[in-house]
Amino acid sequence: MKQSLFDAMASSRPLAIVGAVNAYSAMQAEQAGHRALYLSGAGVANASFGLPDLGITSLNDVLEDARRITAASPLPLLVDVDTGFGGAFNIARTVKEMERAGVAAIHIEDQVAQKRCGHRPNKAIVSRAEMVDRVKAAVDARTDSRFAIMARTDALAVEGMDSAVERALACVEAGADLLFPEAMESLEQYRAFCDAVGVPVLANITEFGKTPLFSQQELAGAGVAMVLYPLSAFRAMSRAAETVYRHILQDGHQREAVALMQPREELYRTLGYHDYEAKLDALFAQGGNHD
Ligand SMILES: C[C@](O)(C(=O)O)[C@H](CC(=O)O)C(=O)O
Ligand SMILES: [Mg+2]
Repeated sequence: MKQSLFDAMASSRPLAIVGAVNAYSAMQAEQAGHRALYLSGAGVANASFGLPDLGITSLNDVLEDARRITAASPLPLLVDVDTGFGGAFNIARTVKEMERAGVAAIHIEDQVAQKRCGHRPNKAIVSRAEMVDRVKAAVDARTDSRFAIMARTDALAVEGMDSAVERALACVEAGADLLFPEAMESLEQYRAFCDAVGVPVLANITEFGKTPLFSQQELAGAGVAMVLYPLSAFRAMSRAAETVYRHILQDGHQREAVALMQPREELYRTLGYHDYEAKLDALFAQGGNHD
């Protein structure tokens, strides 16, 4: 890991953590000035596999995307590992592999393995004891103390606020560094949760869900330490792509959609393309072209 999530949190409060569904998005977020990245479980399922966010993807599916992002950007990466991909030994393996992949933090949740998006109805959660076991397995497997373990609870929608707080406290006792109360509906709920738990709390400000699009200032006022935008760029990219495909089909050309596109020069700037080319030229000048 190049930078820890703890370092990033120390320099920005609240810390905005932005979703990047691939390596290029990670570079764009970094170059825009962001300080922390997120690999969304829904993003891996939707963007990389064309699947819904229902616990269908595996550890290796998520790892592959995580490795591509940590190779492309030094920013700390928080990875959504859903329910940990199995029992205690699987969770331990998840943590070890994520550490090895250069990931800075994971979040693990208390939904049943057949999980759903946290903002959908009819979620089911495991017992508090089972969630505590998940957190213990993750904490015990960690070898780098800079690697952060975030416990997510989906209990608010299923059992209410008291249960969410109780579970969160049990997870902290089991060694969780950070907390993610899913699908909160008001600033008052964030305030009550943050006051009760005593460790840094993340607010998931995903669009079209149960949580209003509170500003970072409002959330900081309620005690929140991190604000997550898991799929914001992906949703915008998807709309842009849909529009381009439609124009090509309907108009017989793409001219109406060019304004939506990133120009070639900006792509090259983001990638550092010209530096690569200059290196290639220098290598050829030294060693000759072997064509
Ligand atoms: C944060 C999340 O777990 C994700 O996978 O990105 C999702 C986001 C979403 O579906 O909007 C969740 O909140 O469950
Ligand atoms: Mg998820």
